[in-house]
Amino acid sequence: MRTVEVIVDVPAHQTNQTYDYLIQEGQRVEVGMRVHVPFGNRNVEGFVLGIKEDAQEADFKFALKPVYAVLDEEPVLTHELIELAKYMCEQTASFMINALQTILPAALKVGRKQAVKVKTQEMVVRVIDGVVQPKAKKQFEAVEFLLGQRLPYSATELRKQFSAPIVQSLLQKGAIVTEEQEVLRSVYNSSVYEEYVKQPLTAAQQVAFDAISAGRESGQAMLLHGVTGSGKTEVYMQQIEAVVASGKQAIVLVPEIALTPQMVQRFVGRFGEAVAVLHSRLSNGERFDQWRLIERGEVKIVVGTRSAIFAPLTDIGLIVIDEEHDSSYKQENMPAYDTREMALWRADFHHCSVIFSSATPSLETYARAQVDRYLYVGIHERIAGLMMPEVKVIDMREELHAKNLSMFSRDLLAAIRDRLDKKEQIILLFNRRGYATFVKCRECGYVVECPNCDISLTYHKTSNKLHCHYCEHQEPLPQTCPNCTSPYIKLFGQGTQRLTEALQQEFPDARILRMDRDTTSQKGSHQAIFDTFSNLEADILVGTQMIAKGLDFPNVTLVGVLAADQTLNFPDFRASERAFQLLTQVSGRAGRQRAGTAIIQTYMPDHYAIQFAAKHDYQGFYQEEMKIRKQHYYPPYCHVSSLKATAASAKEAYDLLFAIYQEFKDDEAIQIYKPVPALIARVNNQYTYQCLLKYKDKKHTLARLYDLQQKYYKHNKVSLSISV
Ligand SMILES: Nc1ncnc2c1ncn2[C@@H]1O[C@H](COP(=O)(O)OP(=O)(O)OP(=O)(O)O)[C@@H](O)[C@H]1O
Ligand SMILES: [Zn+2]
Ligand SMILES: [Zn+2]
Repeated sequence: MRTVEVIVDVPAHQTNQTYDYLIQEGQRVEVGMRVHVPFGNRNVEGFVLGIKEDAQEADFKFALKPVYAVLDEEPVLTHELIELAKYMCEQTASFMINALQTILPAALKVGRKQAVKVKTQEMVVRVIDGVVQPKAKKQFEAVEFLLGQRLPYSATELRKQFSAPIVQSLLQKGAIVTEEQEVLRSVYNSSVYEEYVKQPLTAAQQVAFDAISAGRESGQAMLLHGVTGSGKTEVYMQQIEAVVASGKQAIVLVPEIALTPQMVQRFVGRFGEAVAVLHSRLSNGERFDQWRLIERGEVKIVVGTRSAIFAPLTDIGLIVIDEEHDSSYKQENMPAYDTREMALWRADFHHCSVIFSSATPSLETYARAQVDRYLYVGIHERIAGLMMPEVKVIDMREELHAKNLSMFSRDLLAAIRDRLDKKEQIILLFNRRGYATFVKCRECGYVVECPNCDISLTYHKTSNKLHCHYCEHQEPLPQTCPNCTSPYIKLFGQGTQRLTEALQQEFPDARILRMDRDTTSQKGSHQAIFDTFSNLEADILVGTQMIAKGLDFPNVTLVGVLAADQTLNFPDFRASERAFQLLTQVSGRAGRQRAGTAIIQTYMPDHYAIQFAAKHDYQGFYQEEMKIRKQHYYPPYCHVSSLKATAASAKEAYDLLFAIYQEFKDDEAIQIYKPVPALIARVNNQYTYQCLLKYKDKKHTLARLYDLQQKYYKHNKVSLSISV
């Protein structure tokens, strides 16, 4: 008899154990397909992870139940991706079913009934010559035309060209035959992209290119560390060209949806239709079709954000992770996987290389390159002999002394004016969206907070309302203080929206664009903003960190950072590293084709992260930061994980974590800290406590975390989440 091993999707029964079921007569089942099986007294969905061809009844303790139904005609996951799911479970202390669901694209996950439909289109598949006589002039012309086309030809197109009645006559006479054929929704129109011409490499690029070629021979993982504007993209694009020429495929990951328009332009502009694009803004239908294009082997290169690492390619020759240091590569929720680890695993499976590319590599990656775990490939100069941008650090305390109370320092204003006069472009970074950060009463100090979260509300001018950035809550702006009824209730602090307005007041004729979460909530809005700025239809681009990295606008000669300290003041051991990366990256947007300047406004001008960023000194920063990490025992000197407990009552969340703390505190291999409230202790009326774990022995700790997960996932009041 034939049996299958199934991982069942039962929330209250999360184990990594598979269950055996009997395959019935006539059922076609393969590993990687989904099935319906009986579980308890219910019918549940599950994944087939194994098949036993000639199992014996005696092998099983109980009589096996049958597979009710097979849900897929083809496997939705390859063997490789199933193995990857197992690895993901180990790395994140999570459950197999969650890992499988993470890897499977959302489009395939939706239930049977609303499953994404295959899109079809009426196509002319045959043309029969001689049926139509020349005297039926129009019809004859249509047939002549079709005889000169490659079939199948779109019937809709034909109707547009020759009118619907003509096509109808042709069909009635039997001069043409049409058929409904499947079409794949495309996510870009390759004909609108100009060719992205291959550039002869500069000497420095060539050295890097050759080093990478050698590294690829032995399937090594590499760090491509090149200063901003050094042309890293060209180097790895030419590597990909070689990979594709050898018949293999490549994955290129970008950190932000904001960067996909530029990447798609470059890749489609060079490789045309061989490129698939996967990111979070695709519709289910689009994602479904991209996934199937890849599965059918019609795609050579997949470009996308984080989850594109799970693209079902079968013969990968290279994986590139661009802006390797970006925090978006780490998934926040469980399974809290690290895309870089997933990439290394897949590369290992395919015996190919991963290239981690960045101007500001994460400390972990750089440290690995230092001890030769990754091959180090450096490019230390910009394209075309351009200088790195000059960076000026402005001490905002001095502006205050000089009675300048505006958001802009005098130097920045002068520089903006100068660039506007010269018709050069400007990028301004302000890492906070909205209009005003909070509303406060001048008399009693009351700050308007979200009723559901422990966070102040942000005023948005477009809606003229206060918004919570953590839940959906909105409320009107109060006219008097809700606490003391004083009318002196005022907006304080600033965001991108307020900044844009102040800027417009200073420079009434400037064309200003804003890119942040509020202006990019619609599909295609990134592309629209990107195109407008690229086509020189705007002078100033204002935005949050989403504009800080990777973008390549040749006409930008000035970058301003309005509040450099925001990142630095964040209570996280990576705060300095993040600030250094952000400042280096955003400064790097300036002067990519001609000399440029960056102006950084700060209240902490002497902070080492700011100083090293101003000098473009990665090495210097690395050494300083490593000293501090060593002193305080932080990564890369150890691993850290965090445990979060969330519940409707603060006490319950705390009690659970405290119990765990008690369990762990005697483990000599793990250093655990007492539970503390999360940075924002209450979101949507749910309280979160967290505790930090530090350890060297990853295997041991992961095993213990996995046990924790097994023990507490059924807890009906507190949800526990583990981030490794
Ligand atoms: N060999 C070359 N000759 C001429 N121009 C080049 C060459 N290589 C790259 N460029 C151009 O140089 C510019 C910068 O390249 P690119 O955007 O790849 O930089 P990068 O190293 O990725 O920088 P960042 O880390 O800031 O994103 C681009 O406009 C690119 O087209
Ligand atoms: Zn008040
Ligand atoms: Zn809220």
